[in-house]
Amino acid sequence: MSTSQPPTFKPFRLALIQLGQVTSDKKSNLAHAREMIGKAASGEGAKKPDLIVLPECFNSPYGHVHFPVYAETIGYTPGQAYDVEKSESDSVKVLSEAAKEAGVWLIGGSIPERDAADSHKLYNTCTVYSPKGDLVALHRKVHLFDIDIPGKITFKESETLTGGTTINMFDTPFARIGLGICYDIRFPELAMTAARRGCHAIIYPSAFNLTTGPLHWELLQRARAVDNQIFVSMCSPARDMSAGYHAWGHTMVVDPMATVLAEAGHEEEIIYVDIDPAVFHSARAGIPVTTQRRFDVYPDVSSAA
Ligand SMILES: NC(=O)CCC(=O)C(=O)O
Repeated sequence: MSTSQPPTFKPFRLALIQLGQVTSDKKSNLAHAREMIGKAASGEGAKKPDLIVLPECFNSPYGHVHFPVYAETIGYTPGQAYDVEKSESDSVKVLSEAAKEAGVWLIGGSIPERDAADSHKLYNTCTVYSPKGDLVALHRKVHLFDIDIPGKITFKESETLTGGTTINMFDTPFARIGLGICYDIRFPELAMTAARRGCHAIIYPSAFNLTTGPLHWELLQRARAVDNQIFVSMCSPARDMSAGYHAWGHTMVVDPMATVLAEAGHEEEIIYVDIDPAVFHSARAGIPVTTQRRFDVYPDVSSAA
């Protein structure tokens, strides 16, 4: 499938909110997220960011039993205008207002979503807003987090969630940004396809845990970055040992040479990173794997982007 020409990649400033205080009270989760978006937008005394990111499942506790309780109907159809004021989703309204107030692009983490056409179907969904507050993109987690590591962690999103079926990205005046959610990063095909469709960066609202975080969090981001010669970032919630799920934290940004540009600890924190397109271009010029692929040798992989 071909896509339109991406925008020219220009320098931009990214702010990632490693959000804390995710409680059972959705209203207070939303209020806290909004307050932190305002704080991130101020640049905390430095340059204002262009794009702000929240973590996975920021308006609800993370766990399959919680998804049906917290799910909201969004009713977004790609390519069609969406009237935020008429939205049934409180979270969409709050995120839209926060993006508009702050005058920034906003990747609104993820929330449990109820399908507008089939109320039995729930998704783990990321929404994206322009600085005018328009809802411009939506990604439903494609690969559900179903794992079982005996004695360590068992988690089954598919108990209540359905996987998304599309690869999603959005254009800004400074870059084309691809979207994934957490476990999606384990699937190189999704990142590869997004990169081949012109994404300069892929951003994953995420929530790894204390078992897989130390093993694979950094490795996967560096792998996807170097495979595809793009910027990669995962934004985690802060760790809360009183919650049912213990998030790894360590919100991170990696450049196309697989260099870690920034990493948070595990407390609530905002990290800022200046994204430099020169690194993207020099990685691709110096090690031109993006133009050296041998689709004749691996015909199982389509040569079409
Ligand atoms: N929320 C998630 O998808 C967690 C993914 C995860 O921890 C992993 O190891 O993968």
